[in-house]
Amino acid sequence: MDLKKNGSSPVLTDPAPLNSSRLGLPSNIKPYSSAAQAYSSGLYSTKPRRKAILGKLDDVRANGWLDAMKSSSPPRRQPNKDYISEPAIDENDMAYHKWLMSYPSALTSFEQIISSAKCKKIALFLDYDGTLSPIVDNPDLAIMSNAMRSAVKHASECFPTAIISGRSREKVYKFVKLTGLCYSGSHGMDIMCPVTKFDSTGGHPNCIMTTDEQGKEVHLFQPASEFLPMINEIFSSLVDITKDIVGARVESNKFCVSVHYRLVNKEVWPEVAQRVVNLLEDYPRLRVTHGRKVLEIRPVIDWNKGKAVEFLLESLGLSNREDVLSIYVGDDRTDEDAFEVLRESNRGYGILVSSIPKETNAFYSLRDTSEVMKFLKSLVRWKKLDGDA
Ligand SMILES: O=P(O)(O)OC[C@H]1O[C@H](O[C@H]2O[C@H](CO)[C@@H](O)[C@H](O)[C@H]2O)[C@H](O)[C@@H](O)[C@@H]1O
Repeated sequence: MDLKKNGSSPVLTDPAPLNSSRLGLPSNIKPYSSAAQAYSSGLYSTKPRRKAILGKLDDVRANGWLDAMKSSSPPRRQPNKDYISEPAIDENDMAYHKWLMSYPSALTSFEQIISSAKCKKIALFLDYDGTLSPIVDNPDLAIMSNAMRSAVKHASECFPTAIISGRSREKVYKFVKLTGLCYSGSHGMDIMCPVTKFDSTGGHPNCIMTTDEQGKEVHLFQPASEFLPMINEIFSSLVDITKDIVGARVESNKFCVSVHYRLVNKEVWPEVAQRVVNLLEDYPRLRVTHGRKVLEIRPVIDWNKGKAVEFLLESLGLSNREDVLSIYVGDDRTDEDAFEVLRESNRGYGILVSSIPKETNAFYSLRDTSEVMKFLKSLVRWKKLDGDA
């Protein structure tokens, strides 16, 4: 990575593809993910950053943050006024249909999916925002519909099921309100799941046995617990430095913090990014990932939703088994780590929820949350009819 002069202040430029050594990461700490590298420009170094390197808004632009912020969530599509009288050929639709050839709909490919699940046990992993509840402006109002809740409930009665969210575990549980599932909050950094007799996670450091709200024995795994004071501190600072930015909102997700800019005027996005960058200069053990109109500040540890899937499979006694097919449904960049784990280990399928073409490690796609619900219902129907999954 070169230091170049941009006007009077130096900026970081990125001429070569990113890899761990270029980022100066110890081998046990990987950058966010290979998929994430395509979206960001490697601000995740564990080395203390030189102060004043990122001192201008131009620097935020130069580091690809703005591009990542602009592409972080598809704009809502306007209904086509002319559609009824003259169905125009929509370029976006054409691009989407072309993309579907590489990432077919999990609904139209349902037979294919279940044929690979024959005589296997399906394990289901579900992201929350944008997957089980549609994206809305106010994160507190991302309520799951009763119909979706019922679909998830029935699915969880047929298959071991885990919800894996960037939200705090407590918050996502309040939204989902179903017992008998595993919950993983803070992008996999806070996992609670029932103790099973096959469970082999007990040996993990930071994994303790405790009881849940209903008094049931559970395993609680919090690999970033030492970061809690730091996260609380940065949460307060982020609230403070964004309080004058109209529409900005900071959300505590226990082991990570979200800075939402969905409701911030686009002109001000660079300012939001710059303030976050400046603050993070003092926190080399924290990094930022880009979600859907949200900057997610999280500990630099070798843990993500992909690792959480592996942990959960172990916990459910389903890891390293030929007779298990994992299905992970998610819409966001952080879900790519889980898609990648399944793709690389050949242990199942990622399904990306997206209505626009996106680069992804998933195998299949679903257009929106209503298609996710249809897919869950189809799985349950198949399980009840077929019974050998
Ligand atoms: O892993 P997830 O469950 O997908 O969580 C990722 C982030 O989801 C939430 O933000 C997103 O959904 C909000 C409600 O629809 C929307 O307003 C926001 O723009 C989206 O980014 C959550 O509020 C974040 O804290 C999570 O990091």
